[in-house]
Amino acid sequence: MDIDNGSSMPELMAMLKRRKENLRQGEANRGKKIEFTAPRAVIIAKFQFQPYPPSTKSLGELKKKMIKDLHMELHHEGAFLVVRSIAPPTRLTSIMAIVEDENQDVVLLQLYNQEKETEYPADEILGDGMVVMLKNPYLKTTSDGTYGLRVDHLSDIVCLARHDDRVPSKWRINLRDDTKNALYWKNLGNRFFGDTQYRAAIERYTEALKHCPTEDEERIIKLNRSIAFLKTEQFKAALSDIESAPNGPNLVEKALDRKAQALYGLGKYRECCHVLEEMCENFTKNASVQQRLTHTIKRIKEQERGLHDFARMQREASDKRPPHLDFATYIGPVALGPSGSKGRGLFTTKAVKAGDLLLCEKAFAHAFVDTDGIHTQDLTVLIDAQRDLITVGGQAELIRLVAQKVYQNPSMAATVTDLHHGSYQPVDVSEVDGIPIVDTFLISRIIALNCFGCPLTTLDSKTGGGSWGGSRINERIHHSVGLWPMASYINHSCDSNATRAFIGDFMIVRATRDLDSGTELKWWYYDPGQDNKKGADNHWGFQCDCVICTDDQATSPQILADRKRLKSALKSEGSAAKPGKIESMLEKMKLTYRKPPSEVPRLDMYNIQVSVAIRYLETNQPTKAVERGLEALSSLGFIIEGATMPQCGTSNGTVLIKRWGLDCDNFKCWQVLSNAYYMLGAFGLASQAENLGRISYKACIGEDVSFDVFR
Ligand SMILES: C[S@@+](CC[C@H](N)C(=O)[O-])C[C@H]1O[C@@H](n2cnc3c(N)ncnc32)[C@H](O)[C@@H]1O
Repeated sequence: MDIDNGSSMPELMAMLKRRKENLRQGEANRGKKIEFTAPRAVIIAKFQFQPYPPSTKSLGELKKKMIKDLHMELHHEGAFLVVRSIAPPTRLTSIMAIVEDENQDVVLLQLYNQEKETEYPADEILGDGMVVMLKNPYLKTTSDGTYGLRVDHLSDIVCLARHDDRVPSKWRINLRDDTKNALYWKNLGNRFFGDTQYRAAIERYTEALKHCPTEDEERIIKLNRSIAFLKTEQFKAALSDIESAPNGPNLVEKALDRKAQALYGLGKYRECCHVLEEMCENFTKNASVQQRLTHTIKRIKEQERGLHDFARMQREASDKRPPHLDFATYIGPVALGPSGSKGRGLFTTKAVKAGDLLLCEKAFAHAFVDTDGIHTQDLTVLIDAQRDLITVGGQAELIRLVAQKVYQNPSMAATVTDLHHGSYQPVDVSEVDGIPIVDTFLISRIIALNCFGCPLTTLDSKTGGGSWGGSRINERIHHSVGLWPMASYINHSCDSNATRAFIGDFMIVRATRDLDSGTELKWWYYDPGQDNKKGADNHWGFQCDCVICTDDQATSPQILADRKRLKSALKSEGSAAKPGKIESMLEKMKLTYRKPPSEVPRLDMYNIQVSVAIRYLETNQPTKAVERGLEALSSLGFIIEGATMPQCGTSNGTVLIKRWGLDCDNFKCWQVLSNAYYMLGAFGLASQAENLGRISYKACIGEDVSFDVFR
């Protein structure tokens, strides 16, 4: 939703075409035996490939193969390879190294979706001399006519310590006697930890635990490993180490401290508070604990009551890069439920008012692309030749982030894998040999169907330049992307009743109408004005059946074409056109609708009517500005009473919204109305219009603390 699909760049469309052709050619190689013509040198390769499932078999069930046994373009299911890296690895979009098997046959190996160099250096994963086992090895033709091994699924590669029994004897090193103890490995782990190589440290601590530590050693190793887990955000693993470490009086405070950190990371703020309180009671010297307690109590208020300090969130999002914020997720009065042919949907669990907060959700993963100062051609392009899809921006990075998070935190896997994945058939095994199975292609499909493009903040994207008129280039297309699992259960309808806004990696969902309990939430996946998205061939494969789309279908193509023609004529008239001319064109456009806007909203008319209202306001014609402003809102389906100006005198009655209409940044229209009423001396109406504008602003921007600044 709201991602850049590259359709405005002809060079990307041409690239998609070329990729599809390459894919077809690659298929022609399927099953061919390879000829060993490749040199023992680094081969930089580009690949085309089809999705394939991860291995779900235990290593014990797999049969060993050698490189020469492999066939091109086949996934050798039920087989494994053991290879050794024979040159320093290189990192581009994948980690690449030249590997050999025991026959000294040599091939390029590419590992995708691995951690970033800063998190886990390529040298620690596939450094010269390191040995790895590849499950279901896959030999792929490359675009330069050579071949290479490719691993997409994190669970299809097993890195072996050099002394591991599974390493072929000719490569295996025997441990020296002085390295066969827990202390040696613990110290090695500490060294890596000191160098901020946390993953490498975790592996050494894990090795230490295999070397029969004493109870004291075990406690220290587990507590050390728990901090490394905290650093790599594996909070569940950290908690498990702390809770399973043998008790020891000297380490109680440290253990409690780490336990509190792990619980905080897991979002278990109440439990975290209890631990911090225990620390306050027993270790009063620790001054920072009281501060942490205050901090955690704020999280509880956010998590349980949605009481976020939005001003602070806005400040932090504008200062922090990436804008990943430390606030709690609030799941408001909503619950998952069945939504007929649409699958599952999200429903209100109590009556809510327009503007009410429904969700304030932190992204499961968020790939931030700082577009300030970069050109579109510098952005990552993800091409899916299988499904004719191009995306520009952070989607490739998001796949890597989600795959890594799920791999390192298996307890979180279901949050992602339960999301809608269309017709993709995932494997039904979640773990083998104690290792979580991570299907990268399932994740990629889930992301394609559920991710959201997002601005740094909606405030910035809609009010960029400091005024409401100053929207950025295209405020619905974004290069940063994220996965917000709860929000992604909301289905599409052009006749929406909820809206999303962003502050950093938080999505804020609010009602845009008064809703009864049990109402299904609906919002826009795409701008209903985009004709190319409306049919069943949109990216999600559904045809919207809302009142607007149903009415369009029942309207003759000739009338729809007239409406479209008038719309583009009005657009090309621009802001300099005389309001009278615009008004008469709008009158003609009205005739293209069969039903009143209260039944079928007229999205195509709204923006033009607002701009006419603005023109009247700017030319000191407030009465006309009120008329056009109210007409604009009525085009969105609003039914409003008490807002029209009487023929003479002023009105200060009560404005009653009998029915809320669609949300289209309506706060701009309410602002025009408020100013116009003010000019007419209808101060009561002016202040009511301003209050209604505040509600609309809150729904649109996510908060109203910034309302007074931009008003
Ligand atoms: C992001 S998911 C929404 C949650 C999904 N309904 C589920 O069951 O998990 C998007 C998918 O929901 C379904 N969907 C959403 N809006 C729809 C609509 N208006 N009509 C039909 N299907 C819809 C489509 O299958 C779409 O690919």
